Amino acid sequence: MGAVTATLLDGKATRDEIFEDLKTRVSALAARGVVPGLGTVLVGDDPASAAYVRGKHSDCAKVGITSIARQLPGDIGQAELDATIDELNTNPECTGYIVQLPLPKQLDENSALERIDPSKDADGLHPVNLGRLVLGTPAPLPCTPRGILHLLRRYDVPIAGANVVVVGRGITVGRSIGLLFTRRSENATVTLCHTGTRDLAAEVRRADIVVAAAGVPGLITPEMVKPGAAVVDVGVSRTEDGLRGDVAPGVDEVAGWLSPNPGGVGPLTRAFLLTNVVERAERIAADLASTPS
Ligand SMILES: Nc1nc2c(c(=O)[nH]1)N[C@@H](CN(C=O)c1ccc(C(=O)N[C@@H](CCC(=O)O)C(=O)O)cc1)CN2
Repeated sequence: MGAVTATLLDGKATRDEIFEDLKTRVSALAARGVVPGLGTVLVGDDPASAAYVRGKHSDCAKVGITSIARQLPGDIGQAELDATIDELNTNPECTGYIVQLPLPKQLDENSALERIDPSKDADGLHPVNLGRLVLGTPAPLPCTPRGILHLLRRYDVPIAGANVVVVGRGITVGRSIGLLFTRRSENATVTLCHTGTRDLAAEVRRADIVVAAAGVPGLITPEMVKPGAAVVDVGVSRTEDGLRGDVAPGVDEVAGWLSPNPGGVGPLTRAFLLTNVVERAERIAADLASTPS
């Protein structure tokens, strides 16, 4: 084994910094009579999804956000899911909410995401909000991409002018992160790779920043990484050996920075979910203050 060269990007420490800031902002909101509330819709009993949702509510308790949990059986039809979404759309205690993904196969994920009131879309995955991201107008940003950018900035990874290679075209990361990296404020150049990419190794090798979000254990090997590059491991798979990321062992001996998995981007996904909820509550408080009584 060679020596580790990479600086590890510590997602938990960075999350704790964000939580400290959120606690202060939630207290300031309370003084103005506004209490942020996060809703979650969990369908079925997938243990991983249930654990992620529990984690979101335990984060809420840490920063003073109200939790509104909706749990539905795994065999429901679209109409029952729609009814729960409609209820949260009109629930005044719910400032923002998410539908936990993936949904059971009989349900239409895109239709569920579209039904969410865009102003309550805490995941930033509603088509209106993704469209606003394309237009460059303010919108809640998707949580994992926002977390990745925050983590890279926090550790001074150069982004402007960087060649970024994203591996994976899923809705929560791959498809939206290019929109963030190519904003004028970031100015990176992005290549989005997927299962149809002809020579993945060649694409990854020329990247200054690699975002691995394919959900294929050990996909990114040390030989594929340019020495000194930043590698962000987002994908997660449950294997017989436990949780495995998309990045193979040994990459930390080639990379300049490594966001590990676990302990990298995951905690920030949760932190930016709460940030989106608090930001919505701050907009509500500002609207109340500017409305004549
Ligand atoms: N509606 C959504 N569904 C899903 C999202 C999402 O952002 N919105 N992302 C993932 C799951 N997810 C949040 O929902 C999530 C996954 C992982 C983590 C995390 O903190 N992981 C830890 C490790 C946890 C473990 O040991 O199991 C880490 O990386 O350190 C947070 C959130 C799919 N669905």
